[in-house]
Parts: sequence; structure tokens; C-alpha cells
Amino acid sequence: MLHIAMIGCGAIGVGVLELLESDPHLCVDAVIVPEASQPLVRQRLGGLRNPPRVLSELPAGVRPDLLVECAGHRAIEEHVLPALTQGIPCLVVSVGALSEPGLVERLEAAAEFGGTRIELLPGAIGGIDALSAAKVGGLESVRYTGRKPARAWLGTPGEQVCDLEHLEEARVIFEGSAREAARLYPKNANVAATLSLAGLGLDRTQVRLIADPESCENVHQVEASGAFGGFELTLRGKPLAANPKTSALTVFSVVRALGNHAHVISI
Ligand SMILES: NC(=O)C1=CN([C@@H]2O[C@H](COP(=O)(O)OP(=O)(O)OC[C@H]3O[C@@H](n4cnc5c(N)ncnc54)[C@H](O)[C@@H]3O)[C@@H](O)[C@H]2O)C=CC1
Ligand SMILES: O=C([O-])CC(=O)C(=O)O
Repeated sequence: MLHIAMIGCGAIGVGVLELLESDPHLCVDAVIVPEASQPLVRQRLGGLRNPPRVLSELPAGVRPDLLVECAGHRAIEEHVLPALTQGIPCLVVSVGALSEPGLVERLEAAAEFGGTRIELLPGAIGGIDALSAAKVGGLESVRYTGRKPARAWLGTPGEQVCDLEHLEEARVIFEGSAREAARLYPKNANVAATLSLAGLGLDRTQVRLIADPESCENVHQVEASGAFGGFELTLRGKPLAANPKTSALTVFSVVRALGNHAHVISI
């Protein structure tokens, strides 16, 4: 049995906890969330058979087998870096945070100091295995297009490009490098950052973001070419009801990754 601490317990975290209830090899003992979120989180966890403890930080001396982050970019600095330093292996979904200059190097240094590892999860996108294998032989180009319902871009600089509430046809709201996408659209940049880290890096990965009033899915398209040949991927992700900015596949990606640590065959 693997004992897990989970950072964050929103749309992804609750979905993961519900699915893990049926796995006897994995147990989430604690979820770590800011004090202000705790009443809501306790209420959301009320339906679980064995709800985890809801805490603001890992108690001193408590050492889970794994720590999984499902919280957001700030949680990497607050919780993942210190856990790595203490030698706790970490799994991370807020991969977009790693586009902040210097953070990759700090995570590497913390993991080396703690003698442990950090695993960046594919989350809402697929094909990361193929892309990072293709990188070994040499990549020529990686292009990513993210298409989401117009309202999913509310609260982003997309609001300055067009009237998202009254958009009548699909509109490109951003075109540029993954680095620029991460700077302007941090909450939507996880997939772009993951593709960059697996492939050609933040400056050479081309990104296009589209607001589509007709779409009710988060559609991720990747085109890559290099010495291996080429691939095209279209992933039509269903948004989570609890947070339409997040695709359901992210929940399943976390459950898969945790299962791979606990089960005798990993795939
Ligand atoms: N890699 C990928 O493909 C994807 C990654 N994500 C990442 O996952 C994160 C969480 O997504 P959702 O569950 O949909 O968000 P959500 O907003 O539903 O839940 C966030 C949870 O984290 C907690 N939280 C926020 N800041 C925290 C902190 N500093 N420390 C501890 N807990 C904190 C909140 O109280 C809440 O419980 C997103 O912010 C995004 O960075 C989301 C979608 C796809
Ligand atoms: O869940 C998704 O569709 C992906 C997403 O928001 C991101 O790239 O941050």
C-alpha cells in the first residue's frame, strides 16, 4: 500500500480521490489546501468512504511515499520544492509553472539534494511518450493548437482580443512561442509547457490558442516532425463540470500515474 499526500483538492483532486476509493494499493491520507478552502474541501469530501485529513501543511515528521500536486502554479514553490528537499518523490500537474525562469533548475537541485525524483504528468494531453522519444533522434518542428469554448478564456488576455461573451465564430486569440503563451496565459499553459519540455523547448514550440463559441470541448492538436518521421494528434477533451478550464483526462492521468507507482505492471 502506497501512502500519498495530495496538494490541492479542487476539480482534479476530488475526481482523483473518488477514483482511488476502489484501489486497495493506494491511500491518500492527507490533502493540503489553504486554510480558507478547508470548509469547502471538507464538504466536497463528505461523500467518500474514508475521507483524507484536510490540512494546511504536512505535519513535521510525516513522510508520505508520494506527494501529488493538483493545486496550481504557486503550490510548486510552496509545497513541491520543500518536499523534494526532504526526499519525498513528487508528481506534478501544474507543469506550466516550470516556464518560470530558473524553476526547472531549482527543482532539479532540490531533488538531487533530497535524493529523489519529480515526475511531470502528461495531464490533459497525450503523445508525450512519442514526442520525448522523437526528441532523442532530433525534432524539426512542434506546433500546438489549443481550442476551448469561448467562455473558458474569460479572465485571460483573450478578453482584450475579442468579446468572448458574444463571439459568433472561432477566433485566434494568441499566436507565438510557448514561452510567450506561458507568460500571457499561465492558467492555460500547462499543455504547451509539457509539450515544450518533452520536445523542442519553450522558444521553438509554436502555439496557437483559439476561442470557439461552437465548441463544448477542450481540443488539443499537436503536429510534430523530425528524424523519426511525423505525427499529428487531435485530443478532444471533455471539460470537468467542476472546472471547465480543466479536461477530465487530467484526472485520469493522475490516477494512471499513481497506479503505475503501486501496481506490478506499469503502462
Ligand atoms: N497538466 C495539465 O494538463 C493540466 C494541469 N492543470 C493544473 O492543475 C491545477 C488544478 O486544477 P483544478 O483542480 O481544475 O483547479 P481547482 O481550482 O478546481 O482546484 C485547485 C485546488 O488547489 C487548492 N490550492 C490553490 N492554491 C494552492 C496552494 N498554493 N497550495 C495548496 N493548495 C492550493 C485550492 O484550494 C483547490 O482545492 C490548475 O491550476 C493547473 O495548474 C489543470 C488542467 C490541465
Ligand atoms: O485541461 C486542459 O485542457 C489543459 C489546460 O487547461 C492547460 O493546458 O492548462
